[in-house]
Amino acid sequence: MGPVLLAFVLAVLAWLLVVGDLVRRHRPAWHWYLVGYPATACRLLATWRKVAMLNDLAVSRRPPRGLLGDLVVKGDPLRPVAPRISFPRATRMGLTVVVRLHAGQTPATYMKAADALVHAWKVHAVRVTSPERGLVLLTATATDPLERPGLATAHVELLSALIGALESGGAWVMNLRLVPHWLITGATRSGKSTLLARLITQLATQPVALVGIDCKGGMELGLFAGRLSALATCRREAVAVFSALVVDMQDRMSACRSAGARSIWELPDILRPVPVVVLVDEIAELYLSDGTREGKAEAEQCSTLLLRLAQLGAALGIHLVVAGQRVGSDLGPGVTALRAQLGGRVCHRVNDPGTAEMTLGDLNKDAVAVAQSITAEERGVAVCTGPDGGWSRARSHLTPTEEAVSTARKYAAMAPELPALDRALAALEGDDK
Ligand SMILES: Nc1ncnc2c1ncn2[C@@H]1O[C@H](COP(=O)(O)OP(=O)(O)OP(=O)(O)O)[C@@H](O)[C@H]1O
Repeated sequence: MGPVLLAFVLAVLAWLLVVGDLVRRHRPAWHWYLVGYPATACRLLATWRKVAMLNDLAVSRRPPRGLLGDLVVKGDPLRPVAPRISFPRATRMGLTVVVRLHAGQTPATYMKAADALVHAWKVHAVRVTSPERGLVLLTATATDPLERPGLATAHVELLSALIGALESGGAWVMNLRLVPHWLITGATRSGKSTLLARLITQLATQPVALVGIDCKGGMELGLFAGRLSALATCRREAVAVFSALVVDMQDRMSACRSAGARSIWELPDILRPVPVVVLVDEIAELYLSDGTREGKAEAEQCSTLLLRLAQLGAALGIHLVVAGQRVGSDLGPGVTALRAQLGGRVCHRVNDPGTAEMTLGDLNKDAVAVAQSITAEERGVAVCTGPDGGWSRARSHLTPTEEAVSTARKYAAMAPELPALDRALAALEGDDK
C-alpha cells in the first residue's frame, strides 16, 4: 500500500471515529440502531449458550446417571441444552429477546441471572417479565433512560397527575381514582418534596380540595398554602384536621346510604362532595411521642384517625398521600396497619434497608433490591408501583419550587372551602388565646 493510500485510509478512519462520537453524543438513538444494537445482538447470540450454562438456565435432556458396563455412573451430563431464544429485537435504546422456558423452569431463575446478563451483554439493565406461560421476555436497556428523561406526556383525568417518566419511556401517572392512597419514602434530598410539589401543581388545576399536614412547622407545604383548603403545621392541628375529616367522611357515608350508592362516584353530580387529597409530609412526626402521657395519647389518636381515613376514605373521595424519610414498625403498630392501606408506593433512595423493605417488600422483593441500588446522585429517581400491581424505576419531572408556588397562587381561587376543617383549626387557636 502506497503512503498516499495509507494516509487516505487513516484519514477516513479518523473521520468515522469523530462522526461516530458526535452521533453518539447528539443522536444517541441513531448511534444505538447503527452501532450499539448490532454489536449487542451479536454479543448476545454468541454468548447465550455459555451464559445459560453458567447461570443454570441450560438443562440436559439426558438423565444424571448412566451405565458404564456393569457400573452405574452419576454426575453432571455433558452438553446441556440452552433454552431457545428469539432473534433480538431492537427497541429505542435497548433490545428484547423472548426465551422459551424448558419444562420445569420458572421466570425466577432468569431474574436471578439478570445481573450476569447485564455483564455478558454490556448493557445498563436487564428486566425479566413473563408475558405468557412458558415464555420470559428479557428487556435490555443500553443506557439509563432516567439519566436525562424526556418530558413524558399523558392524558390526565380528575384525580390523576403526570409525575414524570418511567424507565420504559412511558409516562409516570399517579391516578388516585385507580389507587386511592400512596406511601412515598426517601432519605433527605432524595426528591420527596419535589414529587409532592409536582403532585400539587398537577392537582391544583382540578376541582379537588388539597389538605396539607406538615408537622415540620409547615416549612414545605406552607409554600402552597394559597391552594390548600387547610394546613396543619403541628400534630395537635393534625389531630383536629383528621377528626374533622372523619366527621365529614361519616356525612359522606350517610349521603351515599340515602342515595343507595356505594361510593361518591355513583352519586349524581349535584350531590357529589368534592374529593379531598390529604398530603402528609414527614409521617414520623405524627407517630413519635415525647414520652409524656399527653404526647403518647395524641400520637395514638393521630394514628387511629389516619388509619380510619385510609380504611374508609377511598370510596368516599378522601385520599391520602403520605411521605416520610423513614417508615418502620418502631414508629408504632399503627404504621404497619396504615401501610397495608396505602396501596400505591414510591421509594426513592433510602438510608436504611428497612425502609425500602417496608415500602416495597410486601409487594415485590426485586423492587426492594432495585430501590436499594438508587445512588445519591440519582435525585428524583424512585421505584414506583403501577395500577396493575407491577413496578418500575421512574424519575419525577423536576418542578422548581418557584414554579410550584406560582401555580398554587394562580389557582388559589379554585381551593374548595372545607368549613368543618377551618372551624376545627380556629377552635384550637381560640383555646390557645
Ligand atoms: N426529579 C428530579 N430531577 C432532578 N433533580 C431533582 C429531582 N427531584 C429532586 N431533585 C433535586 O434534589 C434536591 C432535593 O430534593 P427534595 O428537596 O425534593 O428532597 P427531599 O427528599 O424532600 O429532602 P428533605 O427530606 O430534606 O426535604 C432538589 O433541590 C432538586 O434539585
